[in-house]
Amino acid sequence: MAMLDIGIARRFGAFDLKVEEAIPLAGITALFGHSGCGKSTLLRILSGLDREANGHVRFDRDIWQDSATGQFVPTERRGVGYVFQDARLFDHLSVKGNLAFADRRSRKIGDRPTFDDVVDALDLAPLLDRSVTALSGGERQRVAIARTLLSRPRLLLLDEPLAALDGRRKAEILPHIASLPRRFSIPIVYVTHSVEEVGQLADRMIVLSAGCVAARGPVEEVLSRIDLGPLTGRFEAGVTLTAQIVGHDAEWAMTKLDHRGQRLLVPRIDGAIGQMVKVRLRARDVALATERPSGLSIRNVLSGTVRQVAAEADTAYAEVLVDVAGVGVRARVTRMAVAGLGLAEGRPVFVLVKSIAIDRPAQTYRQDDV
Ligand SMILES: Nc1ncnc2c1ncn2[C@@H]1O[C@H](COP(=O)(O)OP(=O)(O)OP(=O)(O)O)[C@@H](O)[C@H]1O
Repeated sequence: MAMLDIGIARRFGAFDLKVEEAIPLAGITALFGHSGCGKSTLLRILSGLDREANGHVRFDRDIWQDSATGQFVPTERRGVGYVFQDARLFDHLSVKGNLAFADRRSRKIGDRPTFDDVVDALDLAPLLDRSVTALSGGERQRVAIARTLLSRPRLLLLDEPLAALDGRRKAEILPHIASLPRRFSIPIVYVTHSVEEVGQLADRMIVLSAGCVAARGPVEEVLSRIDLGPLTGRFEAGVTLTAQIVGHDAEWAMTKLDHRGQRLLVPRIDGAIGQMVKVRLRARDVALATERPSGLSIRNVLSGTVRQVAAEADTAYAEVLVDVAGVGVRARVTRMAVAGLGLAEGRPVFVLVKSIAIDRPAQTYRQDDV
């Protein structure tokens, strides 16, 4: 597979960014980390906005920069689309005017994706005649992403595009972003400090900490690593499971999912039977039992085996990693519960999750896409 190959060092005073990384040019790669860890600095380097960085960046077979040879391809010749936190639109133009501007300018690069494809992917048809000053934050971001796609980039860089939006607006826009790599065969590097967005959107993630890569890999794998501790969040820590829709229950407005032979019940998801969905389980919403409970309002009971226990010396809590059919599920429970239940590696347990604690999925797939 073609790669974005990065070997870069950049210093600002006491801050040192050092990244050696090969990012597959497919799907969504999240660049994740706390504020100030260097995410935007790296994105600026990839887009050609920072000439001072030492080292190299190669996009497939193209050398974008190499300080050893002095090569440097400027931004406008990299074929990179960059979307910032705040949608930078032309306020004197309508939505259609903003999109048409980008469309006309990039005609010589090609005619794919078409204007109509992009409008459809971001559901902008009802907004085309509106002034961009009359849009909500989420709508503005959809227009900004569409406009960038119409510049026909080879790589899309999104720098916290949802940071300024509330939960509802985020939920509206996430499925649109999730669909872009498959629909337009465009790889995305997505900067965020939200574990939730990573879990719902990304295929792979790179965790940056103080300018260095602390972890990398498929999202499911990295988010289930309890050794990363606060780097992947305490309150927000959790894992993502890929499950298949196996039924809808109209009476109770619930959807039944199959996760590797075990059932999950979630509030109704719009998706056809057979479709795959990603659901996120936050560690703090998972409880553990050593016997199958009865007489409980919790509907989701998965069986598994404790793989790892990490007690936090400075808090009342411990993180327990449970193997559920080969997938790691994290539970944040008290150290007292760990001691009381005798939770230790190899111990069979039941994982309990309230259905409302399962984050709504952002994307559905056909099974052959997964
Ligand atoms: N042009 C600059 N001049 C001096 N210092 C800079 C410059 N750009 C970034 N820095 C410093 O580099 C470090 C990394 O900044 P960067 O913006 O890459 O972090 P980030 O992970 O994107 O943070 P956030 O999530 O808050 O946007 C910070 O300490 C920042 O102050």
